[in-house]
Amino acid sequence: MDHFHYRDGRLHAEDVPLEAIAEACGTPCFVYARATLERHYRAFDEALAGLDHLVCYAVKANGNLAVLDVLARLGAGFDIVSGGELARVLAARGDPARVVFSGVGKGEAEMRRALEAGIRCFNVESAAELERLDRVARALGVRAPVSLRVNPDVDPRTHPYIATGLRESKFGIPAAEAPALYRRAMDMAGIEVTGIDCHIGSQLTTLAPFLEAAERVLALADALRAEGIPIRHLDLGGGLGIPYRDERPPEPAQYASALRQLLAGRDYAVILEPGRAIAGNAGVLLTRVEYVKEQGGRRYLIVDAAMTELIRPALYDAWHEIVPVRLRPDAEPVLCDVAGPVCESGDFLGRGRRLAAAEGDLLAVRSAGAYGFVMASNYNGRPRPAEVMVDGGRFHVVREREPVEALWAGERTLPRG
Ligand SMILES: Cc1ncc(COP(=O)(O)O)c(C=O)c1O
Ligand SMILES: N[C@@H](CCCC[NH3+])C(=O)O
Repeated sequence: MDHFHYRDGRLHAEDVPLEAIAEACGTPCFVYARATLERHYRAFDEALAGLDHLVCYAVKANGNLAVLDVLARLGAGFDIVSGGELARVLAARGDPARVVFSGVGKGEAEMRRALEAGIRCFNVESAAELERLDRVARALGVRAPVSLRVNPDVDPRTHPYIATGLRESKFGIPAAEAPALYRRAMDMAGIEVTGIDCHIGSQLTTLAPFLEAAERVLALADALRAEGIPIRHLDLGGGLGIPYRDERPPEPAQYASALRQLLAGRDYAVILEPGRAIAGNAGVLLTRVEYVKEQGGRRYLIVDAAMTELIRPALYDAWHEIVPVRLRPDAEPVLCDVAGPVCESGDFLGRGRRLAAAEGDLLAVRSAGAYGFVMASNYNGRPRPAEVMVDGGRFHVVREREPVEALWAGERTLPRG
């Protein structure tokens, strides 16, 4: 569900016609709906009401400061994977005490910064990381709150590039090795064990893998508690999918009610780290048709957005709905490939789409609020696009289009002579 809808044949974000945004900000540009972000966050928060819980929005999905600010004001926590994401959360006045830090490659400086900020928990992914964190924390004279990220070896049945909980994946610690590592952690002066963590993958469209993983993590947590290791929270990661096309992923309420049953009679706090489910359908990518080109029996709409703004189709062969911003009731839709200006044959936003579009028309690529702008690049010398947030009847430019000079910021030529 989102707040993008047609009125009088024109696509609106809440009450704002997207044509007005394109006019004011140019294209390509991302448009986010505050109301959708809020509704999706609340769906998780309310579904877990009554349980001691924290919804830590995964900043990697969309780290725009305005997005983080909207969520921070609702009391959200944040799941970060780098010092850069921590800096963003702090810049958006997110509460460091509600931040969990995931990721397989945390550097010392990142650990130090997170300890100084006073984050809620480090999700530690290896023995070497645990040792490093212990050392960094002792040097600062503090104890680092820690969960071990265990790898429950569950097949999430999603795209292989975004499955993370398999035995052979680079993430986490094999569940069988976790107890020994927890025992070691208990003896470390710079470590305070507080929880256990897992994350099995992204864009999951069924509950079964989540529950399988949760059961395994819970069994492990119970066993650890039984030997006196103080597991206070279970962090079950993110990964709940969204409907891009005809997927019917479970609602947060269904997920939460299954979790409640699983946790009945236990007093673990629960942390979830949803990213896509909060931001994905809260955004569209606006683009204009530059050329219509017939070639080799195909009709191409060459648009001004590309894999540089939305890499998901090129990277995962992902499907995003592409719709006209102004309906043309009298034109016959025809099969088109929607491709960008980048010099790669893989640079497409959608193939084989029925669209009635002509040069100059605006299109909206839907479900682009997560893993869109954050994965944007400057390939082919393309500045990153503007981001706009619609809030009630108004829109705000929450990030200007990157100025072309930013393309060479920090670069220099060799000295002459
Ligand atoms: C550790 C961790 N937490 C949370 C997320 C967020 O995932 P999603 O956007 O699928 O909810 C990810 C990304 O898959 C992740 O790696
Ligand atoms: N970037 C991926 C999701 C990655 C999840 C990160 N752990 C996507 O667009 O679907």
